[in-house]
Amino acid sequence: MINPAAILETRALAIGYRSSGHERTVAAQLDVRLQPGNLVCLLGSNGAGKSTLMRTLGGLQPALSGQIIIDGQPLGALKPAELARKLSLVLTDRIDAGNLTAREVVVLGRTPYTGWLGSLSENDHSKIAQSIEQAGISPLLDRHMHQLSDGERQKVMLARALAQDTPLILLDEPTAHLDLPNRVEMMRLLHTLARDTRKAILLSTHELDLALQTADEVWLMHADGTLLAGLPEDLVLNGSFETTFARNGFSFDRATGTFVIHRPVDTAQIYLEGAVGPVFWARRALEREGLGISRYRDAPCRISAADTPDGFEAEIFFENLAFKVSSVQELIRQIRPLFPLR
Ligand SMILES: Nc1ncnc2c1ncn2[C@@H]1O[C@H](COP(=O)(O)OP(=O)(O)OP(=O)(O)O)[C@@H](O)[C@H]1O
Repeated sequence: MINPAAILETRALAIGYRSSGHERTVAAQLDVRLQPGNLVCLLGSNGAGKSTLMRTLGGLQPALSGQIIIDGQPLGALKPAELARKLSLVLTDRIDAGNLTAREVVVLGRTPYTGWLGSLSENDHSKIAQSIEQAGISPLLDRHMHQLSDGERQKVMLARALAQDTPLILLDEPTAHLDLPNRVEMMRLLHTLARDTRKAILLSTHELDLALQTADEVWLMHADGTLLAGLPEDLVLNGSFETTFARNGFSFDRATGTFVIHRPVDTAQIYLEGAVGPVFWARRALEREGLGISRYRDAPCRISAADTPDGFEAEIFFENLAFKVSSVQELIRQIRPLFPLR
């Protein structure tokens, strides 16, 4: 198989910190490749080294050893102006745009092409307008950065990176301050952007669910300083996700791609059958109540759940009783007295 040229590649890269003769390695032996057109999500627990890797790849802090190759050239060999045309970096916690307006910040994204005092060409104007549109920040343009919310500032910084129009975009936790619809929208936009413009996008995130849905590849950083790269589905199926995020009290469920909180559960007394959605949500509510779900249809209680225009209905069969409920709340209310000794 032909392996297309990577826009970013690391060879035996070690990242970390050096101060007064002391070296602290955060991760080592990193050999990764990022291809044009791909969206890669960098995942890992707190302190695993995601920001350190982002800053090192972006040239903001030196590598401890190894190589970073950008568009075929070692990172260290690129002059700042060359690097700014190849790579844009958005660091969430470092948004310090002084007293600039959102529009001025986005316009600054064109600096690598215009110079500090350069005037904007037709092409610059069109790139700026497109970036503003894509990031959805038109209503914010005349506001000063310090007058914006964290989430709004984050979107402006994305627009600036888009205006910079580099083949490689690195974003450190771009969804950190966004609400759910905006998080989904941001990931969708980045995914589409990678596909449509052949940009390579690397973002770090704690949004495992969104990453699983949108990433072409996931880079999983472990606390032991190693990094595992692969298709999200493969990393789920081979257990890497579970290992990385394992904690007492909850686990990653491969079947649903979600985290499951362990609660003391009663011996399995209830058999659940019916439509997929109603069964999934009924199961959640029952397990929260400490009621175990049986794999056997002859369990003491059987619940048959169905989709309705209002969302949910179920029939409960217990000993010689059968009764209907029309919400999960009602289901729980009816089930509780049947298993009082839990
Ligand atoms: N300036 C620094 N000097 C020394 N060690 C540092 C420095 N900054 C971070 N570290 C350490 O490096 C490790 C990686 O930190 P980093 O911020 O890269 O993790 P992260 O994966 O981005 O974490 P989070 O998810 O919490 O943002 C941590 O152990 C952290 O304590």
